[in-house]
Amino acid sequence: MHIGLIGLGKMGFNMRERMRKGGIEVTGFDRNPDVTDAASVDELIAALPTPRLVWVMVPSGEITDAVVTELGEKLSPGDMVIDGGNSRFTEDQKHAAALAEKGIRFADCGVSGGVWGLQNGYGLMAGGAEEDIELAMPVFDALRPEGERADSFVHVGGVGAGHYAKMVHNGIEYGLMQAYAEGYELLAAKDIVKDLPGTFRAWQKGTVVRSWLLDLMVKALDEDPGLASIDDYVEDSGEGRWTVEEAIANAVPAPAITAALFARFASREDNSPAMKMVSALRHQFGGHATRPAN
Ligand SMILES: NC(=O)C1=CN([C@@H]2O[C@H](COP(=O)(O)OP(=O)(O)OC[C@H]3O[C@@H](n4cnc5c(N)ncnc54)[C@H](O)[C@@H]3O)[C@@H](O)[C@H]2O)C=CC1
Ligand SMILES: O=C(CO)[C@H](O)[C@H](O)COP(=O)(O)O
Repeated sequence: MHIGLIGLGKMGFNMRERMRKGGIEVTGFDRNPDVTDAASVDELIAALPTPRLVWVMVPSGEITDAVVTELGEKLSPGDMVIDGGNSRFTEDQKHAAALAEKGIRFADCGVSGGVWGLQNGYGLMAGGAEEDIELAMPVFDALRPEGERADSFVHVGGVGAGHYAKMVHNGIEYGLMQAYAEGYELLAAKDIVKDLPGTFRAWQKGTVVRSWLLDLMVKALDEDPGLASIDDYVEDSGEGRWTVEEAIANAVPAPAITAALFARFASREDNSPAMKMVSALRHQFGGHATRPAN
């Protein structure tokens, strides 16, 4: 099988490598000339046998939209586009409908594994029609971890379902990270547990809270004890917000994920207007002292 792969950044670059190791021929395109195989989308399309299969792995939102639109203009009936980036599931339905008008097939695939996917394989959750998923199966097989397919790949439903599953996966990721991080801060705040890295290391084996994120926490502390080199500002790319929006739309209580999202927003404030107001109100009603601004 020969596939086109657009977007060769932190994810796509390694995915190209893993696909090739898995016996898939890959022609990649990236606007960064240092990593691209093809000089343009046209050249990528010309290199592929029909029906053409093109995997998109670029930032979600406007960039993915532009790439999918361009593919819609340049591919032929029977060809297929897979969006493997972290697109919002509602975008999939829009893209699938626009491509279907031209007879082009579309599937979405949530990809998990980050920059470790090259060595560990990627967890994959695909959405789309049965026959379209079947067509791309050799690529999914190359990307996923070795072992039983059912352990590492799931066809979760129709178009949009793959990204919906990935959205919830990332919402859970927010909550888990926040819980580990709060535990880290509490252990560091009180001078009673003398070996903090050792505690986390011990938790890696056998405990209820062992996990890959815990392993990565131990690694982060090994690399930078105290995390002195890292600022406390935390970005987000959208999946957490969409998870919270979906929780609201479906009246599903999601306090842990929501709090984790809001903690990231709080991390970006040097000076919180809300907390200034809380302090001002305590002063107003109770005469409690405020701390002067510095
Ligand atoms: N980094 C991660 O842990 C994961 C990221 N994702 C998703 O995968 C997608 C890619 O993520 P990353 O590789 O981390 O981002 P990245 O920013 O490292 O790479 C994006 C690549 O796309 C290229 N690009 C941008 N616009 C382009 C265009 N119009 N045509 C061709 N190439 C273009 C850039 O030059 C860059 O190499 C995103 O949707 C992201 O949310 C999904 C799972 C995990
Ligand atoms: O999908 C991922 C991991 O599973 C990406 O790393 C994603 O960017 C994480 O979300 P956020 O940037 O909002 O923290």
